Amino acid sequence: MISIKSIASTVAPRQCTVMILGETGAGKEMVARYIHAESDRRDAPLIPVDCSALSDTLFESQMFGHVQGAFTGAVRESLGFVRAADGGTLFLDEVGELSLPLQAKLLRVIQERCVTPVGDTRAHEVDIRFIAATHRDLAKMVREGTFREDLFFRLNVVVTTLPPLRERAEDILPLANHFLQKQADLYDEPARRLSDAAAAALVRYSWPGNVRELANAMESAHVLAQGDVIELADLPMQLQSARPTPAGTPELCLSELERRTIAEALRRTDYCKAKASRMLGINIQRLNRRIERLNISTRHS
Ligand SMILES: Nc1ncnc2c1ncn2[C@@H]1O[C@H](COP(=O)(O)OP(=O)(O)OP(=O)(O)O)[C@@H](O)[C@H]1O
Repeated sequence: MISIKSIASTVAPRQCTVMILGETGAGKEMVARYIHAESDRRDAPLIPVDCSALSDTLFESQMFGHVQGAFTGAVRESLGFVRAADGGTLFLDEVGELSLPLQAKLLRVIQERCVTPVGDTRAHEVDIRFIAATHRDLAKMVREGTFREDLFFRLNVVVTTLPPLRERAEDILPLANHFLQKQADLYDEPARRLSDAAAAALVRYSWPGNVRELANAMESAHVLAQGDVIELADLPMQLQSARPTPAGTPELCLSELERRTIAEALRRTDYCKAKASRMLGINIQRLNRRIERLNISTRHS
């Protein structure tokens, strides 16, 4: 985490586009917010855009805005994400989920730095810093023809990779204590302490939902603990039965890691998608899209 922080501090004052790679829940948006807060754009907004939720038909209005009366339902003018981020930062989350036609439209904004709202005749100039994030292997997508090479090079200027939590075991307990302190502050109660057995279980577990799953687990443990100490039995079930990850696991590409993570979450929740999506810290629609894209089995085999 320290090296990520120092990269983020180094790039923050620059105007360059940053690409943040990492699994779901690893903290990509948090890094983007840190870069924005450390930059001289901090007084303007950071606008996050979930690219996986942008539709082909509404893209222009969602991103570039529209004038009043531009189409049925356009009862008032809308700025759109790009103009809302003027002077600040546009955070393109899950940029690998954009369809090819939408990639072309995004590329034009990045190159020309101006947008024409739907129903408007004038182009509006914008001053924006772009930060993008994805859990996908964009270089592979370029080779496969599903991601535009020109957009890839525009976005892939400074690349920083956020390792999954299981690969930075030294961060687990400090983060767990940080989340326990947050719960204590929220309820104005003393911070609970982890028993040795509970702490060992946290370190042993593979954290498929990364930091988001850890935050949720600490929230639940804070509520369930009977006294000041969090015992093993106060932790979510999947943590109580965690076994160490086998040593010497070969390096995997992000999409393969993601496929395994989702398959494991489904298996642990007895293939209940609602529970698995909670475990992973994503909504069920996003889980369904990923299951479909990665061709993951959703039944007991
Ligand atoms: N180093 C950290 N310290 C404290 N909280 C963290 C840290 N990293 C992540 N978090 C918290 O974990 C949660 C998930 O982080 P974030 O939303 O940044 O992940 P993400 O990689 O963008 O996830 P997704 O790919 O699903 O959008 C957030 O609540 C965030 O505040």
